[in-house]
Amino acid sequence: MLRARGPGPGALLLRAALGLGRRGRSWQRPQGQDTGVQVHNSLTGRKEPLIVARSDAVSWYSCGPTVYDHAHLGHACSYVRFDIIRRILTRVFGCNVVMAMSITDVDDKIIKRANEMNVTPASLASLFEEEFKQDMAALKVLPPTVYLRVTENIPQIIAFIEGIIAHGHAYSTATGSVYFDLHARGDKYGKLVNTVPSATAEPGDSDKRHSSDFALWKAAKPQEVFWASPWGDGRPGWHIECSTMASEVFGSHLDIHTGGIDLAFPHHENEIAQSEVFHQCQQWGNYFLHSGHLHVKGTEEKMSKSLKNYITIKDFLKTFSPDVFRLFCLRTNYRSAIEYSDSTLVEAKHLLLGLASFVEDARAYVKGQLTCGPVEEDVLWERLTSTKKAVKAALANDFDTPRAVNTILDLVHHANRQLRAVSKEASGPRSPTVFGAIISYVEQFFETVGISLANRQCVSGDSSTVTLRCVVDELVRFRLKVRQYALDTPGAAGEARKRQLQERQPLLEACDTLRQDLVTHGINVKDRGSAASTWELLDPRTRHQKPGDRG
Ligand SMILES: Nc1ncnc2c1ncn2[C@@H]1O[C@H](COP(=O)(O)OP(=O)(O)OP(=O)(O)O)[C@@H](O)[C@H]1O
Ligand SMILES: [Zn+2]
Repeated sequence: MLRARGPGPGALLLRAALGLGRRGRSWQRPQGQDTGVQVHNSLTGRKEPLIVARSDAVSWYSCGPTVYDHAHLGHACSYVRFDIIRRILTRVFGCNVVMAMSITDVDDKIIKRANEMNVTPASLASLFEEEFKQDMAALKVLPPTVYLRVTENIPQIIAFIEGIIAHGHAYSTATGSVYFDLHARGDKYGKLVNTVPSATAEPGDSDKRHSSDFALWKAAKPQEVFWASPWGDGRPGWHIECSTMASEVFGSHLDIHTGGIDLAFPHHENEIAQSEVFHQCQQWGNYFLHSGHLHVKGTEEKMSKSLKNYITIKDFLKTFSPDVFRLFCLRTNYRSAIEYSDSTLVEAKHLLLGLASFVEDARAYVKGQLTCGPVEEDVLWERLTSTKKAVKAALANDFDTPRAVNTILDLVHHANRQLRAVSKEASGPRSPTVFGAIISYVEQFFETVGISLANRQCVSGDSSTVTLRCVVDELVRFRLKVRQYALDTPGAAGEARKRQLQERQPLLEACDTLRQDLVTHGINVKDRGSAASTWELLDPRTRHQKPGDRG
């Protein structure tokens, strides 16, 4: 989707300041089921209650990628942020989302790149579509309910254009192109970003009535891929593909429409114009949500191919885990711009490490492997209850994930403080239930937004992993016995004990060497005093920890 992007934010602000602010005036609050969430709707410029036609089938159309190259972290940012929102809507607010996503597999960029690489546009597009899907899977972005390829919807697009022409809002030209007639739309154009028609001028088109009219069908140029149509050979314009494919799946109304902020104008503005003319309705999409851009730290520009300031998803995932990226995304509101820098990512990585470490310690406490002084149980129960309430309220407030995460971090901080009072001897009453409840809630929250804190040894159900887990269990148990033998000297005292310990020193050293060697295989053994040892798998991209910390 690399077409004319329209004016920058400055120009749009100027229009708003000049009193062209019609945004929101015509918005009608939909009929249906209130999800309990307030969302910032770009159609009104403010938060509105999210009311969907039916919560068991929330219709959501997401503008997908133009597949001509590797996806970068800017794309990742937009899709991960909306994936988080989708998961929250589904798992916290009980909505069943039906998501349709476009794949733009024919377009100027694709044709140009295919020519450069001496391959067909179709094979180039299918290669990068596959890559995009793999990248999304690697980032744990849930696939949409359906992907819709432009090239598989050409007859539907043609029929949609015919419908717009029939309603008197588009015209064909002598050269075989079709344009949307913005004058016919009058002041209904500009619902989304308060813009005026002249702002949409597409350069290089000479046969249109007004410079601001935009292409629905582009007459074929020599050597370009084309389809036959009533207006001659050609291919669809960009905006029409989304209007058509969204309507194919959802008909004349749509609950939610999403994309990066750069898509608001002209792309979404034009989609609205086309769809409302075709369906002859006042309000096609009820809620437009836009995600802020990912910038490289210290620059104004978004991460983008054309600016050559991008990092591919594949390269990124060599260094950081998808969970680190998700946490990085969660720490800002989805609408705000986000600055990429290695240091922010390292910060997210440490935070994740701290969270996982808390969960492991709390689990060890619940199992009786970690002892600590008496716990202020009532305070912890109270904190857990207020955290749950505050987190849900934050999520219901335009998916305020930074606030939700901070509230959870606060809970973890308090719980951790109580666990820190480690004592070698078991003393006083224990409070495993409250820690169990905290672990369960914290894990569940992160699981909801797509981050796994759960001990990775339990995640995979495949039989070889289970076998491997049993082998490591055996190994760690054996090592514990050897260690206990090396440390335990019942009956011996004074010089005799010292000598015995010295004789057994090589056994302790062997245990330490084994522990260090296992780290190279991603297994971290922790000695919890002399009575217990636990282990976990390390993801080298998420975790850098000294082996046996807190032993
Ligand atoms: N730097 C970025 N930050 C956040 N979202 C982005 C960024 N770049 C692209 N997107 C979003 O990713 C989605 C797919 O984008 P699209 O395929 O149009 O990318 P593109 O504009 O071709 O990318 P590029 O500008 O790098 O060439 C859109 O919703 C777009 O808004
Ligand atoms: Zn679109």
